[in-house]
Amino acid sequence: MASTLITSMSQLVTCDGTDDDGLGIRPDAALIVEDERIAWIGARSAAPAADTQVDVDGRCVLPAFVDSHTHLIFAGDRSAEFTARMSGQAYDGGGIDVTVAATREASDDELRELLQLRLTRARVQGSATIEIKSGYGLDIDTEARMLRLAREVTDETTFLGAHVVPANTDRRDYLDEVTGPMLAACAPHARWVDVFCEPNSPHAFTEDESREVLQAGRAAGLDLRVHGNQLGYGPGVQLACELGAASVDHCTYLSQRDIDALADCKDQTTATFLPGVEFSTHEPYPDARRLIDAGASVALASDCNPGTCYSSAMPFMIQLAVRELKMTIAEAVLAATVGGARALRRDDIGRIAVGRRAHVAVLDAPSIEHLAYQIGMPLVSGLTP
Ligand SMILES: N=CN[C@@H](CCC(=O)O)C(=O)O
Ligand SMILES: [Zn+2]
Repeated sequence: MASTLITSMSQLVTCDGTDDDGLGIRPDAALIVEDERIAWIGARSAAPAADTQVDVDGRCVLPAFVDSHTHLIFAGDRSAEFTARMSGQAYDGGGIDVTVAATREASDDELRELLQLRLTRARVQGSATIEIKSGYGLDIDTEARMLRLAREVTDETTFLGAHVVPANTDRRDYLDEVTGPMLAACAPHARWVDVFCEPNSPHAFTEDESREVLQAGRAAGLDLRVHGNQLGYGPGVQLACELGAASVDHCTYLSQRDIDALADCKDQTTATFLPGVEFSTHEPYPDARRLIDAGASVALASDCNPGTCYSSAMPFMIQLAVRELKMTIAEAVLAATVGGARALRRDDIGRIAVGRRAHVAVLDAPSIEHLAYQIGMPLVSGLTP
């Protein structure tokens, strides 16, 4: 079993919750990685010998990001939709059909190649764990194909047949398909089921429809996630809490009742902010402060997708969280690491502690503040494994 000693860090940001802000920063620390796990953490001066040594030369080391919400597998181009939105057009989910048509046309190898390129771009920005949803197939074969291909690169795969009702399709017929044969074909390749619960979009799903999709997914052995409260006030948050979903994502429009519900169910449901979406759609940013101050569990993710946010850059999401969501740097970093892990119900990632996975990012900066301070800079200079 080969061991690697990582040493000469300016800061080891463990995110282990041991200090006031939760970042658990250790100066003058070293760590040893053995067999893809953290085997030892301690003072640099007390570090035992290891097979190899990596000297990070005064850089900052932190847990790799956990991007708990992406739509990384798709084909086609919707840049024109983005351009139109920047001159005032609103987002309503209608463009999803454009991606669906292109994704159905693409071969497995074409989708694999697109996915690999996007994964590389996510990794160079520090993400080691990446959830990937289907939802651009919306027929049995393409949904199952998307999930099969996504499974080749991550265990965190999510069935999102209930993304929108495809064009020229009867709602009831489509729901029967999603909760019946499509679910049966997709469940073997998925860990999660998700639904775009959004009565403010004519293309997405109502509360009752969403409940039906989630309950069917659960009966097929999948755990639950929800796209909720993205385009206006709505039932997504309440439904996620009622059904014990692991995460409700977007949370752009939250009523006091939603905030109370999320605070009450913080041990099972994480509210995931996706501020790249507000950046790319001109929706207002969510009131993260109120939710955090109420005690809810929060995560930050990229939502990388062709419609509302074509970015997998977690450092940029942290910068938006600090600048626009008024989160402290510590809150934003924790939301992008342990928060993402909680949103995926994983306790083996998101923090640097003995026994956890050695998913570690090296920042070309002397302290964690630089992650928010140096905007858009390529600071991640290394990622293990
Ligand atoms: N809101 C629903 N789904 C995606 C966007 C999908 C698209 O427009 O292609 C999201 O999370 O924002
Ligand atoms: Zn999404």
